[in-house]
Amino acid sequence: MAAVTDEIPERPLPATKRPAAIAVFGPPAAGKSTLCRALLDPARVFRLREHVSGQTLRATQTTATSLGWIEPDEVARVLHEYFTSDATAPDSGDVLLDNFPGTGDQVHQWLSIMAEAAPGYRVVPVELDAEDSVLLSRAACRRVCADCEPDAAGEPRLPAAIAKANPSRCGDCGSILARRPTDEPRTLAHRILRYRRASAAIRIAFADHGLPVWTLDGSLDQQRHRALLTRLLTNEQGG
Ligand SMILES: Nc1ncnc2c1ncn2[C@@H]1O[C@H](COP(=O)(O)OP(=O)(O)O)[C@@H](O)[C@H]1O
Repeated sequence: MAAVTDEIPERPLPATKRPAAIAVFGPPAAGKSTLCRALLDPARVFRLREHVSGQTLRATQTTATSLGWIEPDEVARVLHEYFTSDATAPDSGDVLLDNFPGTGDQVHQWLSIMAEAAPGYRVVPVELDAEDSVLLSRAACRRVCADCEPDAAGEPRLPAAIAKANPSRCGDCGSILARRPTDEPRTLAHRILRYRRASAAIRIAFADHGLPVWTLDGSLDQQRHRALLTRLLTNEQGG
């Protein structure tokens, strides 16, 4: 594993660029969605839950006692459809996968789909991790907006802009903000534990395919995250 730091040399852009499919994974509240949103147009960010039905989402809902997980066949269907759609033709540019893959098995599944359906992409795995204390304090502050984020299961996930004048309201639409039920401390603790149990298998699975995982320090501020990931992608472009 290599860390994404300023030590990565800056290289000039190569004449031809293969688009990257960048998998950003890590524990809950590390800042994955924030980073993905800051880097690319929303249309270039893949989130599994945005491609499955409300019925599937409700059936796999995460609660304090059960951590929902979408069936492998459904995951395969969604990945295949996404990476063979016009939106992901290699000349459309880089794609970010926000919070995917979540297990070692999903790494193998995704990479075999990429080899068949989207061989023009190079895969760049990036783990955004932080100490539990950082995750807990970020989750405690995270608010979501049901009006700005339509969700098939009525469970918005993405961090909303908080109004400066009134922190209980959305900075974009003025609606009252809510906490994510999955940020409730007991559920959050389960989700962090699930991630910690899965993370070694994710790294090993990428290594099995000859793909080193880059690690990015989640405790850094958003501007640093953005600058470091941009630097990594520029550096890797010839790869
Ligand atoms: N680099 C950062 N520094 C400080 N706060 C952050 C940073 N990245 C994200 N946040 C905040 O932390 C919370 C969790 O971020 P989010 O992107 O939703 O995490 P994830 O997608 O990993 O669950 C949000 O409220 C977000 O505004």
